[in-house]
Amino acid sequence: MLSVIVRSALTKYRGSWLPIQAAVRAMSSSGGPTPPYTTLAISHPTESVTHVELHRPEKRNAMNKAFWREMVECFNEIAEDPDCRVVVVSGAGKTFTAGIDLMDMASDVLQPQGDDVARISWNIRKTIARYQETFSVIEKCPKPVVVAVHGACVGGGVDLITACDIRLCTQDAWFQVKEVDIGLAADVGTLQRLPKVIGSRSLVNELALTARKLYADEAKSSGLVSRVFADKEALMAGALEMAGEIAGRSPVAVQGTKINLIYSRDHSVAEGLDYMATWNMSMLQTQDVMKSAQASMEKQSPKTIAFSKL
Ligand SMILES: CC/C=C\C=C\CC(=O)SCCNC(=O)CCNC(=O)[C@H](O)C(C)(C)COP(=O)(O)OP(=O)(O)OC[C@H]1O[C@@H](n2cnc3c(N)ncnc32)[C@H](O)[C@@H]1OP(=O)(O)O
Repeated sequence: MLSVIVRSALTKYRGSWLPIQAAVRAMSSSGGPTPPYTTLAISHPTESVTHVELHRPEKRNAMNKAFWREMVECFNEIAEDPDCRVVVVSGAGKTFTAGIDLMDMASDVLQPQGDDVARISWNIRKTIARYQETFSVIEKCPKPVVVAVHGACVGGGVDLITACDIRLCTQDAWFQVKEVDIGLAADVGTLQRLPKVIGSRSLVNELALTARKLYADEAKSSGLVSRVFADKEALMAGALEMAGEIAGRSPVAVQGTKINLIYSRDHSVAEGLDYMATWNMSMLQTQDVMKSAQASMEKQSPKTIAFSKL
């Protein structure tokens, strides 16, 4: 099975395998986190693609307080960056992420400040809302986000990936909605987004209520991920190839597609259609439509078109 996956990845990418390999090497963050970040390494492996790597490998990319803050800063910056059209998120080291940093969460979540129950509760609520924003920024970012998971993706990791637009993983990946095991109901996105990602409500309930591990093959068959790769190198090459496909298309079309897909997920068909009509009454006026249609008539890839920055 593995060799089939590797062969198909190599066959598919044969034309561009060498440049992609070089770009994958460029994605590796041997230099550590990128200042001012202390938990994230940011790179630009190919044109218009931003790579965000969770970078605390010695702690299995456990999400400490700095991480919860830095993701918001990072994605707010990416949202405004006209040179970025698509984002790839991955994890450094042995595994994608071990979820919340259990050593670091105590002060924020378990020892809340406040003079009485009302004030303590008020502060806890604010903290939870702040943590939720760490992954909601991914969804609010108009640039599509491809997440590449290898090894463990635990607790907060599932919250993170369900806010991404495309999920890919390695054959050795596993996913765990771990929160009930540590005595809490997941509160930063999994319970809200996972049911919209996986078709089976029963499977969602099972995973969230039992904290059992979901391995790559079942992640694929259930729809949590759309592709499984043999190993991390093939995964990163696949993620980069996909990011390149997206980045090569009109940013007006791509970002409008992301925003409308998310809007439609959360609204009725009638509301979604209405929003779409309002959206495209201005966006259809872009020069990108004419340029893309012309390239299509000439049997040219949209990747040959120089689109204006957005
Ligand atoms: C408001 C609330 C918001 C969010 C809430 C989110 C909830 C969650 O995320 S629940 C999930 C919590 N996470 C876990 O329970 C996972 C714990 N870790 C593991 O199970 C394993 O580490 C592993 C991920 C399966 C990886 O195993 P392995 O490769 O064997 O590494 P280890 O030797 O276990 O760990 C290496 C190193 O990392 C430290 N570490 C691992 N996980 C965490 C963590 N979650 N928090 C803090 N530190 C972690 C571990 O202690 C080791 O450190 P050393 O200094 O080397 O001892």
